[in-house]
Amino acid sequence: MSITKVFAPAKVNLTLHVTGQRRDGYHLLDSLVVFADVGDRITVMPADQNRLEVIGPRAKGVPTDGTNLVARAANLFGVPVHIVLSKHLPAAAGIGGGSSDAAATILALSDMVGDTRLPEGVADLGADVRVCLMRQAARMRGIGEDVAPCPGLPPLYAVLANPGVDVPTPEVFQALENKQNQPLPKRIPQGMKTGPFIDWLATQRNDLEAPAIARSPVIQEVLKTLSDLPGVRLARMSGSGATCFALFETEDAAQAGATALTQSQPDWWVEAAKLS
Ligand SMILES: C[C@@](CO)(OP(=O)(O)O)[C@H](O)COP(=O)(O)OP(=O)(O)OC[C@H]1O[C@@H](n2ccc(N)nc2=O)[C@H](O)[C@@H]1O
Ligand SMILES: Nc1ncnc2c1ncn2[C@@H]1O[C@H](COP(=O)(O)OP(=O)(O)O)[C@@H](O)[C@H]1O
Repeated sequence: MSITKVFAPAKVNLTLHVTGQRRDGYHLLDSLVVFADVGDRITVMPADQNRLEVIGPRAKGVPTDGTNLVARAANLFGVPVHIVLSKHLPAAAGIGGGSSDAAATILALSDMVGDTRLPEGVADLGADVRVCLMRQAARMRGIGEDVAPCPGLPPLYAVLANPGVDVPTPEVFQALENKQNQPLPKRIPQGMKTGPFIDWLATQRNDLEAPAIARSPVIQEVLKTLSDLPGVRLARMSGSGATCFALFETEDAAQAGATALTQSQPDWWVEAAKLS
C-alpha cells in the first residue's frame, strides 16, 4: 500500500429546488450540481494506528477528532491510516466541503485496499456524499441519494464568494416556509452555449436562498455585490449558503471579477473557478 492523494472539489448547486418533505424531516430535492476546480486536498498513508492532521489556509475550526467526516469515512474501511487534510474551502458554507472530503477519502481508501465497492454506512455520512462521489455534473434528487450524471453542460466560469459566516444546514431547511415547490423541468438542456445556458439557469431557483438570507442577511449583500461585477450574468447562492457564485461567459471575465472582489472585500473568501 502506498501514499494516495485525492482532490476534493467544491460542490456548487447551480439550482436547488425543494419539492417536499419526508416524514423523518428530510427534504426532497431537485438540484443541478457541478464541481469546481478549487477544493481541499486529502493525502492518505498506511499507518499502525489512525491519525488525522488538518492543515491549510481554512483549517481553523475544522474538527480534528473522530467527528471529522474524513475520519468517519476512513473508519468505514477498518484499515488504520494517517490522513492529512489540507483545507482550502470554508466549512459550513454550502459548497460541501465536509462531504467532498468524505467522498475523496472513500475514493482514496478504495484505491488503497483495491476494492471499488462502496462500504456500508456511506449514506450516514451525509446527503451530499453520493453526488460528491460522482465528481461530475449531476442531477440530484430524493434527499440526495438519487444521482444521475448530467452530460452536455457548457463550460461555466464563476466567482465563488463567502462572507465568513457559518450557516448550519438544518437551521436553513427548518426556516423554509413552503416545502412543496416546483421541481426542475423533466429535461435539463444539453448542448447549449454558455450564455443561453445561464439564461436558462436564471429561470430556475435556489429555494433555500430566502430562509438563508433571513438568518444571515449578509448573504443578500454578497448576492448584490456579485451582481454588480462587470460582465456578470447571474448571481445565486449554493446549497444552504452562505457561499454564493457569480457566472460569467469567459474565464477572463471571471478572473477579473475575482480580482476586483478580492480588493473590495478583503475579508471575504473569494475564488475564480471553472465549474464542470
Ligand atoms: C443543502 C445541501 C444541498 O446540496 O448542501 P449544503 O448546504 O449542506 O452544502 C445538502 O442537501 C445537504 O447535504 P449534507 O450537508 O450532506 O446534509 P446532512 O449532513 O445529511 O444533513 C444535515 C441536515 O440538513 C437537513 N437536510 C439535509 C438534506 C436533505 N435532503 N434534507 C434535509 O432536511 C436535515 O436537517 C439534516 O439533519
Ligand atoms: N472535513 C470537514 N471539513 C469541514 N467541516 C467538517 C469536516 N468534517 C466535519 N465537519 C463539520 O461539518 C460541518 C459542515 O461543514 P461542511 O460540510 O463544509 O458544510 P456544508 O454542508 O454547508 O457544505 C462543519 O461545521 C464542521 O463542524
